[in-house]
Amino acid sequence: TSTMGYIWNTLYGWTDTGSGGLLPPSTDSLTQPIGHHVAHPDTKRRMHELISASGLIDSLKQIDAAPAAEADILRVHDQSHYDRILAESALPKGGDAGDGVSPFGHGGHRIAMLAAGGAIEAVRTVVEGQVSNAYALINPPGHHAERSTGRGFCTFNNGAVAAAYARDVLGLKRVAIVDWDVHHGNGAQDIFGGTAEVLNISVHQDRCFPSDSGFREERGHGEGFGYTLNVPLPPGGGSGAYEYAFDTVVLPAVRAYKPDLIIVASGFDASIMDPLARMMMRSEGFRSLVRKLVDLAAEVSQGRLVCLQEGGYSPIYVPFCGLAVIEEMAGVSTGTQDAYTPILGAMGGDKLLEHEREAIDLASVLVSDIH
Ligand SMILES: Cc1nn(C)c(C)c1/N=N/c1ccc(/C=C/C(=O)NO)cc1
Ligand SMILES: [Zn+2]
Repeated sequence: TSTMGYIWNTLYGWTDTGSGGLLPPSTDSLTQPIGHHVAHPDTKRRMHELISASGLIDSLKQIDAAPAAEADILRVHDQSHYDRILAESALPKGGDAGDGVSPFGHGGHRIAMLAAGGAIEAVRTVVEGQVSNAYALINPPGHHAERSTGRGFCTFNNGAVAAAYARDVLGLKRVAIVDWDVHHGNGAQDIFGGTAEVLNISVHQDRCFPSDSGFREERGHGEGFGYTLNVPLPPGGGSGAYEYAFDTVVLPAVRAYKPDLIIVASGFDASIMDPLARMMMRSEGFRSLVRKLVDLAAEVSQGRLVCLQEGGYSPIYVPFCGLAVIEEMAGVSTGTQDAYTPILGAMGGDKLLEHEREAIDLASVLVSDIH
């Protein structure tokens, strides 16, 4: 078995998220400026530092990200979206991804191209067999970015760019996107909703963000009907709910689809310490989810599994969630214990509750339309 690939670039830690906490500073609404925006890059830089300090990085094959080309972006985004990002990136104070609450600084276009390029590199090295699987710790994230606009801190849809590259350049026929970020993967749904060549599965806290999408009834359209699969979960779910959703919906759906590649939109904002959602996952819960996907990839996609970093806003806890996932993918144990487990484990979330089981059982019937 060959080595696992890992992508990080210093510039991923230099994104400029402005001086707001979530909303921009304003003396009208009295939203004070603050040092760290919820999406401040320090959270992901700290994850990289834990991968390094734990020694895990010595077991990984570091892959250099090259910036994506404009053509790579235009496979999934409109020219107008690309051109606007490029133009606003040249402004002294940068611009916004598209929803007015996703600021980026001067030169942000360059980092966003490097994030999309990192996703492409990870997919290319896995498909070419240079590495067994890969984790791309990229930033800014991508899974909320739609064909014609950025959203929710996402500029270009890194996962969609990588899936389209795998299909159009590497010649793969079927790509499955499994989005375990706590927020709805609306971007891939918007971009690939009309095709069966991408199976897009999102497990997320019901109506958290975007608050008006991610419902079970959203199933794709035309040839793509049935190949968008949404599993909204009630707030408060932990490993009990997530593992049941994976065992009874996600894994059967991917098994039925038999993809050539599995791409994971890997956000850690379902964690119990995250400020932007209300789920209760801990690092060992994420470890268990990726274990399931590593085993499933070995069964259906020749082991081809690529995780792309999405959300995750606890600078304290995201590093431990990321370490657990990458250890599990690499098949390496650094012996690093998640020091927060004793404290966080006492707060609950491990047991599947009846209302969670009911919500998930409503989604499992959707698998029958996947062939
Ligand atoms: C809309 C809107 N309107 N306003 C005023 C605000 C401040 C709005 N955005 N809130 C947000 C934006 C992004 C997220 C999560 C992103 C993520 O991690 N995805 O994976 C959550 C809430
Ligand atoms: Zn998220």
